[in-house]
Amino acid sequence: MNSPAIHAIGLRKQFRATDGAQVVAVDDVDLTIQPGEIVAFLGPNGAGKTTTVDMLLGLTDPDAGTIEVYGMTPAEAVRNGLVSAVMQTGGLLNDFTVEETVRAVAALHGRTDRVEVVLDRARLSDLAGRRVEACSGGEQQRLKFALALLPDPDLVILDEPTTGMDVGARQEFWQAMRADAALGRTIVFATHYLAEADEFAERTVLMNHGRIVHDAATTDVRAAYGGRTLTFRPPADVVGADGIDPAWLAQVRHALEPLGVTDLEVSAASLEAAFLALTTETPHSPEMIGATR
Ligand SMILES: Nc1ncnc2c1ncn2[C@@H]1O[C@H](COP(=O)(O)OP(=O)(O)OP(=O)(O)O)[C@@H](O)[C@H]1O
Repeated sequence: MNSPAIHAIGLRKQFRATDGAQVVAVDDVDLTIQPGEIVAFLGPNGAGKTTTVDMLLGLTDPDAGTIEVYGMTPAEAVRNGLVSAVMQTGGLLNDFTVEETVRAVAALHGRTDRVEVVLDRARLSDLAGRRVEACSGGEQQRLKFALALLPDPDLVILDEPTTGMDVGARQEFWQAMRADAALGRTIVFATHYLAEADEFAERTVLMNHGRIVHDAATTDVRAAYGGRTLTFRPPADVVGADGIDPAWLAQVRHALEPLGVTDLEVSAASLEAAFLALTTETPHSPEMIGATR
């Protein structure tokens, strides 16, 4: 298939807030995602991530702009099993077991052949007999992920899939995702967690105030805005019980090389620093708006 997985131009969506004011949730967003890409949508609360995801899935129509998903409307792409989603909300039936849930939805899709494989991909095979209400939040999200995989979609969209999970559950979730992505599926996910974008996405789309403020390889986002961090190990004789000898530290400020510094390490700055640099900018300053691809 030659069409991009997602091709959106000039997307705009506004809502009327309870006080009657217009809120522009998504403001002139252009986005093209190619098959096989893994893309994070990163941004603070209210940045417009969920509204964008909803439009990509055809759950809400844009007020302006166009979206094609594999060359079709989002609704057609969903109907054809090309796209599926793991959303923040959306119920599971508590009385069903994990396997019963998967079998019931598989029957709706006419894909009962995929029950075992999606249980395996979502790392749920050992929990197949557990009732949904006895599953942890993380296990329930993995179950939603398993359901999303039933039609064997080319594109999976996940809206903050790990919200509320503890670190261990998040790791398990992403391990399941990673194993699946390795098979070439296109994955787009919205997240608040910078570490998830950093670890999992090759490309990060940073949103703020409804706009894309940066769109680039995740490593570039970090490098462009995060600066660099320098760490090193001082020689042992200047380190005492009270810390590093202040006189020595003063010398370090002047010149590093002659001081016997070892294990000098230059590491990329954290994505956190990039994120803060980007999202604390004036929201609509023109130099921040242009997407880099
Ligand atoms: N149905 C709605 N009615 C009114 N305003 C809305 C509606 N949906 C979203 N908004 C507003 O649009 C803006 C973008 O919201 P959206 O949920 O897309 O952001 P988000 O980046 O997903 O945020 P979060 O990370 O908190 O989920 C916010 O200001 C939000 O209050």
